[in-house]
Amino acid sequence: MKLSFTKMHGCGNHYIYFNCFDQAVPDPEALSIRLSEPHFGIGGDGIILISPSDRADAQMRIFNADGSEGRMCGNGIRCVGKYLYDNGMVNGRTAVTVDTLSGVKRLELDVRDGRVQSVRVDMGAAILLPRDIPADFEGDSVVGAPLVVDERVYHVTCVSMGNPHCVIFLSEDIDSLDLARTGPKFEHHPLFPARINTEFVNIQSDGSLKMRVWERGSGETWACGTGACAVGVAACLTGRAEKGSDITVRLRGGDLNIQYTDETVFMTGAATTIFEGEIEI
Ligand SMILES: N[C@H](CCC[C@H](N)C(=O)O)C(=O)O
Repeated sequence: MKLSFTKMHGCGNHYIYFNCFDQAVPDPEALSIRLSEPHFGIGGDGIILISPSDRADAQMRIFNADGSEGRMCGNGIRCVGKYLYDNGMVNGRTAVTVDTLSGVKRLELDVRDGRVQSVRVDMGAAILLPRDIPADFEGDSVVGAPLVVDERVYHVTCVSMGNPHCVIFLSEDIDSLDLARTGPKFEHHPLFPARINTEFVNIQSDGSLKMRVWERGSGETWACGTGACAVGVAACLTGRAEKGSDITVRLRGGDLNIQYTDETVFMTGAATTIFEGEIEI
């Protein structure tokens, strides 16, 4: 069978998008493994299905490159908002809603000259209770807690944005880290029963937060939207940023703006269509 797809990215976090309003995608887990592979497939950090929803403009499901399903995707949801607008699926509205496994999210599309320039997403409240992350730590939150990986003590702050994150602030240059070695040891650490997305952060001299990420199910990606939210929240919780302020998170593929308030977390950033195509599966 032939499927049409759209390749899109948010800050270099690239996925293969399928419009399931007019086509059915069989076995998305296996398809994500096959198509994410760049040599024999299309290449990407996973696939994203855009389907009808009875409680939002569309439903988004995200599958990582290893076939596992994520419960939320910040870079992906911005691209879904852009896709819906560009394909006339929201009648030109710039306020749209997308249903996810972590609830319905509200998006504001910044449209100039008929093109979506950036998207602001209300990502919902940060989840800090360890059992809800999940992370097997004592207490009501995990802020600067010691965690031993490879006989080294890291101080971690854990946040869920619907999906689990472990944030680590380092003084050493994160560009020197061997993430291919260290990332999987965090991802599969026994204290994270659902695995974990891990963000390694340097505070820049201008106060921005430079990060690299090892994603659960996809390895190192060039950006992680939910991860950038978790980094902004962790920076506030550890006194490295001020709640309510505009926080710039600098990722390998671009910048995201994060605002952590008492009620919710806002994420603003670009969304880009790379190409469209068809594939025989
Ligand atoms: N790997 C993540 C899903 C993708 C999240 C990320 N790409 C984003 O932009 O938020 C997980 O399994 O929780």
